[in-house]
Parts: sequence; structure tokens; C-alpha cells
Amino acid sequence: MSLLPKLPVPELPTGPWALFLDIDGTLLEHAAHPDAVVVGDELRTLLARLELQLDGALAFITGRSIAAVDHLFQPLRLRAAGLYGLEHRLTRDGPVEAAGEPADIAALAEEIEAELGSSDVYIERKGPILAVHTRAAPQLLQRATQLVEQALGRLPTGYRVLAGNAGVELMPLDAAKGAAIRRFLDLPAFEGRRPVFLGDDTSDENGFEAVNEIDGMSIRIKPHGPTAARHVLADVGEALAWLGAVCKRNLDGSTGLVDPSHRRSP
Ligand SMILES: O=P(O)(O)OC[C@H]1O[C@H](O[C@H]2O[C@H](CO)[C@@H](O)[C@H](O)[C@H]2O)[C@H](O)[C@@H](O)[C@@H]1O
Repeated sequence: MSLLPKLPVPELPTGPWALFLDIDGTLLEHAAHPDAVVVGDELRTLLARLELQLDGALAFITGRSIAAVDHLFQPLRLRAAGLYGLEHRLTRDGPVEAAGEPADIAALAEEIEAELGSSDVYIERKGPILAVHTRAAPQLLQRATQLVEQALGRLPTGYRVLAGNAGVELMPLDAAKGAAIRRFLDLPAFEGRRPVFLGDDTSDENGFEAVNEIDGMSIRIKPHGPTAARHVLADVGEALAWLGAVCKRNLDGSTGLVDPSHRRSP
């Protein structure tokens, strides 16, 4: 783990590479409520161009559900791992392997809603994952965390609690961004490419570790503590500028693409 001041800004990737993108706090500025974020046309265009330049080797790796991501970015649809890898869409137009809400998580959501739901706390029900958002009520983060941690003792084994960005999430142990990235790298469209992963949060650390293990490029946005990432970008603006520079460099000629004879789909 390294601290912010020692980490370099990433150079633009060369050779065959693949792009994995966290969403909130990386591509989008945070907002008071998950539905209040804004996706501009400029960002849609940038992502669509990068996806084309990378011959499809681009995927969202997010804690949101894929349905929520599609809603935000519509009409753009990309490969995606949602719910920290519990859901996947392995091809751009393929089916989503979605996960349902177990009865005990539904009961817990209702219990927390009964206590905190009317107090600017937003309880996001994402199938097997429960997120309690306290961005609009920071004084309730401690109580929200306590409720979720207490529930851990009553639930079947196999869940963990993760401190989120202004909130807390309860999720199955196998929800992990590193595994989601590895799953994509096994697909023909990603074969032989060096993974580049941009993320901003605790939940992204596992993804950084995964790409580091295979000599990929790990880039943490706005770190405020130790990180496994080997590069940093100061904020969402810098992340978008860096992606824009990659896209422009590719348009200018040096594409970083795999030789066309090596292309396979998907
Ligand atoms: O993995 P990510 O793509 O970064 O998604 C992480 C979580 O993002 C969303 O919540 C966060 O962003 C919201 C909008 O800015 C903000 O209101 C909230 O406080 C943040 O925690 C999303 O709602 C979650 O489901 C994701 O897990």
C-alpha cells in the first residue's frame, strides 16, 4: 500500500491494453443521491470512442446494478460487471446475469428502512447487496454501520460489511471487483491485453490488486489514504482529461490496438 504523495500520474498506455472503469467518483462526480448524478453527452461520446478504439476491450466495473448503469448511460450500452461482479454483461448487447434479493436481505432492508428511511438516509436495495447511503445525513453513518454490522451476526455466513463512499454496504463475500476484471480478461476480446483500471474507492482496491498481479496499470482517483494503486489522478476532472488524452492519442495515430489479424469476437 502506498500513500498519495509518492504515486505518479499514469503515462498513456501503449501496446495492446484493456480498459476497466469504476463509475461513481471516477467518471461521475458524486451527488447527494445515487439517482442525482449527471452523465453528459461528452462522456458518452468519449466512452463510445474508446470502446471502438479498443475493439471492445472496455468494461464498467461498478457497485451499481447493470440496470442502473444502463439507465444512466442510455442509449450507450457497454460490457459491464455490476454489483461488484455479482452481475455481468460479457458482451455489449448480451444478456445480464442478474442476482435476486434473498429473503433475509429484504427483511433487513425493511428493518433499516423502518428506523432510518425517513431521515435523508437512502436505502438502496440491489438484490443480494444492501447499501445504506448517508451522504445527506452524515450524522447517521455511525448508526447505519452499527445496524448493518449487527445484522452480520444474524445472517448466514458469507456476507461482509464494506464502508462505502458516504455510506455502508452489506454484500456477499464473493462480490469483488478483482474477480470481475479477471473474468473479462479470460474473454477473447480481452486476450493478450494489459488491464488498466481506474477507481476511487475502498471497493476498488481489490481491483487494483488484481491488475497489479498481472502487471496491469492501477489508477486511484483522489486517494485519501493508503492504496494498492500504483498511479493517481487527482479527481474526476483529471480522470476524464486523462481518458480524453488517451482517446485523442489513439485518433492521432498510435492506437495501442491489437493487430487486426489477432482480433476475435467477443
Ligand atoms: O463502484 P462504483 O461505480 O463507484 O459505485 C459505488 C456506489 O456508487 C453509488 O453510490 C455512490 O455514489 C452516489 C452518487 O454520487 C452517492 O450518492 C453515494 O453516496 C455513493 O456511495 C451507487 O448508488 C452504489 O450502488 C454503488 O455501490
